[in-house]
Amino acid sequence: MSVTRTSTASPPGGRRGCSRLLLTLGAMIVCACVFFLLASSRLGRLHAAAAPRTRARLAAPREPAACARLLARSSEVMFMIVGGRGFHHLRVRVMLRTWARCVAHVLVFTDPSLNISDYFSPRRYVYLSAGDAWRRRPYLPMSHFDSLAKLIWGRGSPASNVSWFLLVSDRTFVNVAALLDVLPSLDPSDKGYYGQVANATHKEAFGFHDYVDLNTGVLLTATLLSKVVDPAHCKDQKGGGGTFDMFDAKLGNCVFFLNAFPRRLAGFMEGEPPPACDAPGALRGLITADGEAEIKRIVQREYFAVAPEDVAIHVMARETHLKQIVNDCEATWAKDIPKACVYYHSDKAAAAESYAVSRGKWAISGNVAPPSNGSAARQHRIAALHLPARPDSSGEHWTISHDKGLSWNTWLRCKMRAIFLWSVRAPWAELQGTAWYVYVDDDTYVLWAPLLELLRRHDAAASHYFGRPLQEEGFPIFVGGGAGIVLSRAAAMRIRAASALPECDPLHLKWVDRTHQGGDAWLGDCAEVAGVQVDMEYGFYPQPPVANLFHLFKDAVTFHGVEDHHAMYAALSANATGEAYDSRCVPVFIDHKYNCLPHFIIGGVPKAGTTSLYKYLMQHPDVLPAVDKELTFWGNFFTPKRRPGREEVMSEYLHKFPKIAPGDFKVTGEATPGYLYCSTCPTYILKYIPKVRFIFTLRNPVVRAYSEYLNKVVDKTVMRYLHKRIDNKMDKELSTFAPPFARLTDDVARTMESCLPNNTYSMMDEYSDEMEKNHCYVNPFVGEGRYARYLRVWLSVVPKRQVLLLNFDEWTGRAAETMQAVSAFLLLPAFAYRVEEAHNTHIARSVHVDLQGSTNASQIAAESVEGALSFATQCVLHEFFLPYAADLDVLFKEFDFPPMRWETGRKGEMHCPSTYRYWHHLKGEPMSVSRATG
Ligand SMILES: Nc1ncnc2c1ncn2[C@@H]1O[C@H](COP(=O)(O)OS(=O)(=O)O)[C@@H](OP(=O)(O)O)[C@H]1O
Repeated sequence: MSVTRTSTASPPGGRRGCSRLLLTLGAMIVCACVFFLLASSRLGRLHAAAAPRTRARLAAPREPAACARLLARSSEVMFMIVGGRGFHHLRVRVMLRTWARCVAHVLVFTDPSLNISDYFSPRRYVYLSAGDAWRRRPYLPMSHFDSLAKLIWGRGSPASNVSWFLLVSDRTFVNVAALLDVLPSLDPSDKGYYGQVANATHKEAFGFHDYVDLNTGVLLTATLLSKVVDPAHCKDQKGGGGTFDMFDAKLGNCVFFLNAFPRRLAGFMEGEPPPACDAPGALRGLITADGEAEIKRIVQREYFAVAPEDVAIHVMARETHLKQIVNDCEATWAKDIPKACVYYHSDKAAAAESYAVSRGKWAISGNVAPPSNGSAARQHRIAALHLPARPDSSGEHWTISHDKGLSWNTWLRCKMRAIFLWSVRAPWAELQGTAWYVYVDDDTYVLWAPLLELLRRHDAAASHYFGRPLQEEGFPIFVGGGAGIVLSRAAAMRIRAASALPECDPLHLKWVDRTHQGGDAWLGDCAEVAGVQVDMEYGFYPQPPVANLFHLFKDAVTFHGVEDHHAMYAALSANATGEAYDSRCVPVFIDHKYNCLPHFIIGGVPKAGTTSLYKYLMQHPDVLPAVDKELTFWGNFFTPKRRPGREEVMSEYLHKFPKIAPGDFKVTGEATPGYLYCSTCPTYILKYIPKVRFIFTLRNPVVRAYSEYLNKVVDKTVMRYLHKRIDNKMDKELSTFAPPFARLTDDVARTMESCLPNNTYSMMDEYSDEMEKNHCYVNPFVGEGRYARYLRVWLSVVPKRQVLLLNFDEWTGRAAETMQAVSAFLLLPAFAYRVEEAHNTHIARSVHVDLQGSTNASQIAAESVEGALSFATQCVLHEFFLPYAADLDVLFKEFDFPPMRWETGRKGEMHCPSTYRYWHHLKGEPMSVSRATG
């Protein structure tokens, strides 16, 4: 990385000018060092753009007087322009000439070919982050930010004092003065994250939290950015969910796990830059005539002339159903495209058959039949390919997949190569003038008009290669095939020239460890050999819009994974804004369909009525059960630090829920009371199910402990070692022998005598040698009742609107009423639940969702567990839980939840002694155990 200090000319003013010059030199030396360091690292190489050649060139004319004030005022803000979306060089130049002309710090993530030296000026800094890194990772992953940190906060950096960062795309127009007016009302020492919240829910929801949209500007405090750029904080989000190019979404995820949330700020608006260039406020009058002309060209999107016949779309048709594919495409998206522009590719046998079936209506490439010259033959054009035999003959489309193994990959690579070479050798006359080569799958829907519009923003004589970039850490990116691959003529010719090289042999796997090895990867590898790099463009969607919500995909050029082209055509023609769509649904594309992610999780605590809650909810007509009540997927007592990955979530967890489409108006969820004790659960659950709602029901911890003990004794599932943990592994051994509860309580009393609440640990706490040494272990029955210790992690991570806390005693007393509140929390329509039956009682166990055992709730009261607990035992436990109850009070106060208090120290008329008998150390001490962590 290198920083180009924009000014080497001394501003007027003697010693100040000198010291400024020295500072400049210092900064340049430091930056040269940073450059050297980064150049030697594999990731995040940022090169300087063309260095200014002469000093004279640096001394650009002084800015208009109107700039001076803005320059002075804007010194605490760094404006960061993230490139892409075609016309990049132009857009950046226009920005630097217009709104960004009068800001003190502007950083451009740009193409190395962009020479912006004309915009250097003596009174501001223009930083460039360009070169290889931008080309190879144009979507700016979090790893890029790591390098950025070194640039900004490196010693001597003139930007080290900025308090605010405004990230914008190269299509954003900033009213600098208006922004500067807003800043004084915001706190720069806060983890501020401002702008307009994007709606990604319907794009690719999986793993996205609310995030601020880059196109309308992302405003961050330096306080927050300094945390974001620290790889220790955000590296988990690098590979995150969703598309690889949704940089702003990934930033949002990272920010979320730093406990900051998007805050709406007025004035961050959507829309094109004003065509008439009469930007409001301070910008007026600053736009040059040149700038104005360029903006107009951009707005009118008519830069490069592209005639429809300059574009050739190649459909990679599957071998089966070729006729249907051709007919479907021709009746839908290809309808308005000049016929000769769409070509279908299939193997020789399928092509010959289709030719015969069409009775000569379809033209077939010369290796099957001589090209027909009848006009009807121009209807559909089928290119017959010479391909190796398919690895097997079970030709269903979805079995063709890059993860099917080497033989399939090889076949797919051969197929892509055959299609590519056929297309660029231009065997048919009309192909010879191709300026743009587009390759799509047969389940890809092409939006012809937006595609043309997009291509017009690029010069076909320059090398361009875009679509939906695919990234795997450590490998070069390439354009994924499904949503379409676009090559300019120049790029295609370069790849064609390289295709004879051994590195472009489809049998030669250059990146053996890479997951994606199919046809698109072959093209990517060969493009790399040819020096053709991936450009950043948007609008290539890997799946269709959920429920036809087209208005959320305004920039769409293609949709992949479209099963029914006719339905899509009808919806688009009707200008549909969406089928009936359940707003509770967060859709994720699985098995070629949108399915709603689970909507709720009952996360705790054991023996607090979680089974009843779950089963009551299942009565609601909108709620469908998971395969069982407790999925224990995310972690529990035994796996408090589990970290499931995306693949596991997709293949294991989500399959345990019923498939619910966004138009079904149903929700689903699960109830695993052990989640409360899993410290990684909140983070990992939210990483993959960001909008899920959590319910925790808490029970008087003394009674809860005894209830769990009784149930485990009946079930013969008591832990073998209740008084200690065996080494640092969880003790999962069960015993048919259970010590009397009073003996376990004596152990607890002994622990209290020599330990402090903070140092008391149990099965689900993180193991430490010190804990072991201190003999401060308590059995899990009481250990699980130290709620605040575990709940704190949840409340810190999960947004409050997604949490419902229930008090067992209260809600079981008013179960019908509580269920209405639960319904409202889960956004379910009102429903009259039947709550007379209590589930999973110590009298009738029925924890599984398909077991019907239940007890009349009034019978539970008569045979209460509490009644069977001796007063002496109760008082020991009462004392044990006192400090933890105080801690729970503190926690609830901090997060603004009403307190939960249980009468643990009373049995009828009898009261436990009010002073500490066992917690000797706590006598006279405040009771809160204060922020203990599990
Ligand atoms: N409606 C109603 N009224 C009163 N009490 C009720 C009700 N529903 C469940 N329960 C009591 O909740 C206890 C079971 O809780 P869980 O289902 O969460 O247990 S588990 O952890 O899933 O095994 C279990 O407590 P114990 O009887 O003490 O074992 C149930 O009796």
